[in-house]
Amino acid sequence: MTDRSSVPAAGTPDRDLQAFIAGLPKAELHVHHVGSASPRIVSELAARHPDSKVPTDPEALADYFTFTDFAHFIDVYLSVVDLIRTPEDVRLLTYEVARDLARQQVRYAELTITPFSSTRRGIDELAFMAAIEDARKAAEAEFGTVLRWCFDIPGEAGLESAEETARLATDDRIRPEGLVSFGLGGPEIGVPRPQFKPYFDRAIAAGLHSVPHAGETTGPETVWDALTELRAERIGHGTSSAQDPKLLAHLAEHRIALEVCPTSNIATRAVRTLDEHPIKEFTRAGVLVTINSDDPPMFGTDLNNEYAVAARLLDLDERGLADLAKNAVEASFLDAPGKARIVREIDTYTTTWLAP
Ligand SMILES: O=C(O)c1cccc(C(=O)CC[C@H]2O[C@@H](n3cnc4c(=O)[nH]cnc43)[C@H](O)[C@@H]2O)c1
Ligand SMILES: [Zn+2]
Repeated sequence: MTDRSSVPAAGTPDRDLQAFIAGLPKAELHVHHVGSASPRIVSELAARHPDSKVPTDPEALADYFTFTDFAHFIDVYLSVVDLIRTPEDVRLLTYEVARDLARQQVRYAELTITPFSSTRRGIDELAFMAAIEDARKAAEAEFGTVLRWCFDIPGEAGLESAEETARLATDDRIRPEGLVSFGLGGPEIGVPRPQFKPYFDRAIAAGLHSVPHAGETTGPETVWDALTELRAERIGHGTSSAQDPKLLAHLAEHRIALEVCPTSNIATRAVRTLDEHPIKEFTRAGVLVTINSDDPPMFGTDLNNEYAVAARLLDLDERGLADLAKNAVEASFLDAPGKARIVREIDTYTTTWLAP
């Protein structure tokens, strides 16, 4: 087995708690489309495209998915993006991601998609939208998992990528029915958030919610920029918010959720060790914390493992875990009846589990 010692193994609280997590109905708010490609799908695509440097062998793949820093992670991420070349690749990937989520009892997920990366590689924009929508509808009918989309700007690719993402997200003839939000991803260093304000303004005017990544690899000032310039309603990661008590108080007061992805932060070396992760400071300050998986196969994790990690770091029992799951429902962009349905399911599941 390849050494993945930089990535924590399962939170391993106890077997019962793990079984509870496995069956707990959940919502996932921060998970990337290409970053969710299973090792099987990546191997299959890599075998189809021998010109790629992505290994076909799952053992070698685990090694390939061991990152020296955030920049290295983005390089590897883009090599997997390069494998997705046809609308059928897009449809298959999306459908399989939904299947993996359903297996973990995820009832609702907001999947971050970077359409610019696909259209610039030559996939037709309407065929791309048709592929994700077809997979979304099939997944809902077959697995009962509701998918929604967040289109993100890959900030390091410049304002051309921002313009293209805003166009695809706001043109009524192109934007897909499942689109609910607008994001900003990729490296933060050297990519100031305020330059993206006009694009977020357009997306918000078109009815989309604002959910940029911020404070993953830079300080709390980036989170402030995301709030004030991009009118963020949730923050992707927001890890460095812990360095600024005023920011924590602001997030708590305005119920602006943090999309916390603990294993991701260790795998990309944004945080040194799990025990140094600031999640406890967030909950202590009253911030609405949601637990997410980011790019699960690339980080050797899944959403259930992230809940197990959170249980260990926050010393949670079943009720505490159910509250975390409800946080994600509250912070989601699902409609009120949809939220109420999942909350009821979480409550029924927890009561039944704890009944003598
Ligand atoms: O597609 C391109 O051609 C391209 C050119 C230059 C830069 C980029 C990117 O920066 C793409 C970044 C890509 O990474 C995704 N992602 C996945 N996980 C994370 C994360 O933890 N933090 C930030 N970004 C992440 C993001 O959605 C972008 O698609 C692309
Ligand atoms: Zn992310």
